[in-house]
Amino acid sequence: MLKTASQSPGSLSPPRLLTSLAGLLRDWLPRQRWFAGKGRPVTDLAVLSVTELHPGCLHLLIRSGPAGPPEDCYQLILGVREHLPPRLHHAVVGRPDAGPLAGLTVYDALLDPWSAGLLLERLRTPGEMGPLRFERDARTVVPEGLPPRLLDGEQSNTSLVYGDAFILKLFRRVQYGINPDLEVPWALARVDCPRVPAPVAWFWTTEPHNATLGVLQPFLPEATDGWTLALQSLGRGENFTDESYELGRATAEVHLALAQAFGSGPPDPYDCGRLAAAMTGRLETAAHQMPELVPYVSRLKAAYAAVAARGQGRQAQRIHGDLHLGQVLRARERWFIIDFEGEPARPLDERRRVQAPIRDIAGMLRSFDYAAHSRPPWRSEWVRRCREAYCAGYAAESTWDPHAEPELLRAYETDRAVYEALYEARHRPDWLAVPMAAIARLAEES
Ligand SMILES: Nc1ncnc2c1ncn2[C@@H]1O[C@H](COP(=O)(O)OP(=O)(O)O)[C@@H](O)[C@H]1O
Ligand SMILES: O=P(O)(O)O[C@H]1O[C@H](CO)[C@@H](O[C@H]2O[C@H](CO)[C@@H](O)[C@H](O)[C@H]2O)[C@H](O)[C@H]1O
Repeated sequence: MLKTASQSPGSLSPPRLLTSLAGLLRDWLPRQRWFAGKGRPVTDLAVLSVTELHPGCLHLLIRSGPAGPPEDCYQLILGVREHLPPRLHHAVVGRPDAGPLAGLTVYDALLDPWSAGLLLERLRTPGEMGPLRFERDARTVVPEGLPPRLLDGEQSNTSLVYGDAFILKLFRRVQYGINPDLEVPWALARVDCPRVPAPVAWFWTTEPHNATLGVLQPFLPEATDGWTLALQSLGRGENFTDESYELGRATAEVHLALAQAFGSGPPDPYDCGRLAAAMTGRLETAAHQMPELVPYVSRLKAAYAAVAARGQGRQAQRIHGDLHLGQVLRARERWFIIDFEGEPARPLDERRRVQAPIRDIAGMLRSFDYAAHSRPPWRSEWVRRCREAYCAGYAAESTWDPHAEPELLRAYETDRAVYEALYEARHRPDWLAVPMAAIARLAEES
């Protein structure tokens, strides 16, 4: 094992490290699912902070693109070794030919069980390490030596499961401030909301600004996510109505708990116009980047007029912000809701604002449509029944039926479909046809 900074203090200063890593990262970053700058050359790389987690393992915050808000920053945990064992060959980032790491092999240390194990050890023992701060809820015991495994799946971040008891989510794209995926589950735990796993430990950085970097929470080992269950139901030609109804109830329960934890209030009537303008602005920005949206723009704008005319729903409060079938887990015959980060592409302050709960409902309704599109033939009846049941379940728990506001729902669904089109174009171009089909349909109905 190579000794890095501890062997030669100061040799791993950010600018020196960049001379080793810049070339490698230009190739490696665009291949990572979580890298948001896909399709553009990686320029202006900077190392913002470097901390040696243990000899041969570096924690880095890097910036891609120009300095100054909004900055595109990422968290990397890189291992450095003279020789990499064959079992870690898939983790290689590259071999720098310049700077302090010249001639060594740099690799993604999260794929190395040894480094992943030490990270858990760090979280078990709160304290400081350079700019990094490790904290935990002293009421939960995290046993020593739980074996780590990397979760492989469709993810915007990177998650490690420890001994099927805990899951650590490491935020890859780092924004300054507290991440709602720590803030919200923590607050919900304080109002005894049983639908959301409570944070057990977390870590954050003070440099270059305060930012949450990772959250450990209990792992639900027997859980299946809603996306998998919906696809199974489609594959078997079954309905998904009972599950959708229960999911509607779970969503309403979490909305009530969010209102209790953070407060709620009537939407500011002057906000309605601003919200419609924001939706229109997002559509125009997206159409600027995606010419395939242009033919639909004028008809979709009509859907937003409903928001300006009718207000933004019954109340404004904290919401989930990116609710879909991949964010709900079925375990012990109950639905749990995870991942309160919000839509990763939006700025953090926007994601932490109070919003209309109907936004979450629109996200889940869009998700039924996604599932149906990914298992042909298209089963419109399956989607219709899921939508009805979900809204009925929501209404049963909250005494408000989202179906009572069809124009508002259509506006939020349109806004969500536009987000999805941009997301898929950037991250999963093969999926683009799914939101585009919805956009064509929504434009037709406007
Ligand atoms: N508490 C948990 N118990 C079981 N599985 C979980 C838990 N939290 C997350 N997962 C699994 O990890 C996946 C990714 O988690 P998520 O928070 O959605 O990360 P990302 O923001 O990277 O998409 C989920 O789809 C789910 O399968
Ligand atoms: O990774 P996150 O869960 O934070 O969310 C992002 O990625 C999702 C895809 O993994 C994306 O969701 C879209 O695809 C899902 C199926 O894979 C579907 O359930 C969702 O309805 C659809 O929006 C999500 O939009 C994005 O923020």
